[in-house]
Amino acid sequence: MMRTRPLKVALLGCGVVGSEVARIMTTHADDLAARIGAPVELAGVAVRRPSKVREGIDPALVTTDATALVKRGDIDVVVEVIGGIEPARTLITTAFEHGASVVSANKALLAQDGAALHAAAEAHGEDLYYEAAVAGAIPLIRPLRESLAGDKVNRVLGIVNGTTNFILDKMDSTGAGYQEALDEATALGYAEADPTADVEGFDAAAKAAILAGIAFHTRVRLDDVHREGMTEVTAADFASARKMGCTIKLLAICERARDGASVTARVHPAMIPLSHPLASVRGAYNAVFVESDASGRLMFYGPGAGGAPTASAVLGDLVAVCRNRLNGATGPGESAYAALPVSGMGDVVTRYHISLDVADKPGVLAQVATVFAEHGVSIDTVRQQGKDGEASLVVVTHRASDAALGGTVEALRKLDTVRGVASIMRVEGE
Ligand SMILES: NC(=O)C1=CN([C@@H]2O[C@H](COP(=O)(O)OP(=O)(O)OC[C@H]3O[C@@H](n4cnc5c(N)ncnc54)[C@H](O)[C@@H]3O)[C@@H](O)[C@H]2O)C=CC1
Ligand SMILES: N[C@@H](CC=O)C(=O)O
Ligand code: NA
Repeated sequence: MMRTRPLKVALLGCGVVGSEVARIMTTHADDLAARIGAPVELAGVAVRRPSKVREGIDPALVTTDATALVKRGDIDVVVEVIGGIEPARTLITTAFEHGASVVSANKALLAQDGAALHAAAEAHGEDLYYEAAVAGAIPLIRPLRESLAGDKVNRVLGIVNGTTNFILDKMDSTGAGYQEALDEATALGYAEADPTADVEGFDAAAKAAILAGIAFHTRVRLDDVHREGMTEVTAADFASARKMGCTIKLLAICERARDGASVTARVHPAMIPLSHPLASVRGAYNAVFVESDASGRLMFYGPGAGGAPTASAVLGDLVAVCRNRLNGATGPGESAYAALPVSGMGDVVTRYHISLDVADKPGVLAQVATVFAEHGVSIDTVRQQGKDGEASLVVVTHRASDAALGGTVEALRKLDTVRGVASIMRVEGE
């Protein structure tokens, strides 16, 4: 039966995502009410610039005082789409203290303070949902938290940042320059307020921390995630990748160690074979593989950024939280009982593509091969191209630990015949 008294929603932030949340809440009001069992009312919208015209939003609802809005006491759900650490963190905890549940899209905040926010939600008997924080519209948090709660997840690997995928795709497929592609991604509403978060891998690292925590039932913070951005990926890297039948993607990879005693989480550009499904993820789309004991390999794919796709995930959470509220219940909270240590990058085992500038003279290849052998790194293929007494040597390794590869590269740099290490890139997805 439909409850007539509406559930009241406070929207914090009315930018790319917030404006779409407000639009869908209005246009789909009847369906949302039917699905929830009560009408949902937009009771207030906190903004920074009140004079801006916001189509479809009653100006009487607009306020610049987000704190007063979350303290009102009659708000059922606060939707936080401001972003950043403060004032978002204080607003969320204040919301819990004043009897509201929270839906957030804020991966930066959740990766940094997720444990404390979950504790605050639990202490006040409120929900904290954040499907939009990872991979935009793609249902990923809820499948990991709920559908796979009976399985044992061993690996989560994928593309979780739309902006960088958009840029890399443009660079690869059209030869577009980095800045031109970034400007387009920003104009399309994919990039973070400060796009450094995207291109330097902070956004993907925050998502990796959230995914690893939920997948492995442990706590992983942003600082635990090894992070390399994509700003140093060049046209030459794409050309090398193509010669190997690969492309380059910025990947987030969270793995349980073979002995199950620790986990790793990392974000970095990597070569992947063109035959791998991740190679065909274009534009701002995301795709994530989840590998579990019983389920085997699952793939999640869809729009990873943009106002409407992200709002879809926010609205899904809003419906879930409202349903919980009507049932006098809360959804699953944080599950961190496994308390697994997070290992450093040295323990990660993968393949490497190394491009060296070397002297083009007899014995160099043997010298280089010896250094690899001395560090226990087995070579898969070597390609050499000579020009005017200099040569470029491309070595692709079999699987080796990052520590062994690091030692190899350090020793290579000391060889007189090695003029420089032009690039090192991991090779994934084989
Ligand atoms: N744009 C996207 O594709 C996605 C964004 N997200 C996340 O969603 C959140 C919002 O992102 P966008 O909408 O893209 O950012 P945005 O910058 O377009 O919108 C944020 C809005 O919050 C407002 N704001 C800032 N401080 C405020 C305050 N104290 N009180 C009231 N309003 C305030 C800003 O004026 C701005 O309009 C961020 O956490 C972001 O990481 C998550 C997934 C995808
Ligand atoms: N800036 C982010 C937005 C979604 O999370 C991205 O590009 O993926
Ligand atoms: Na999602």
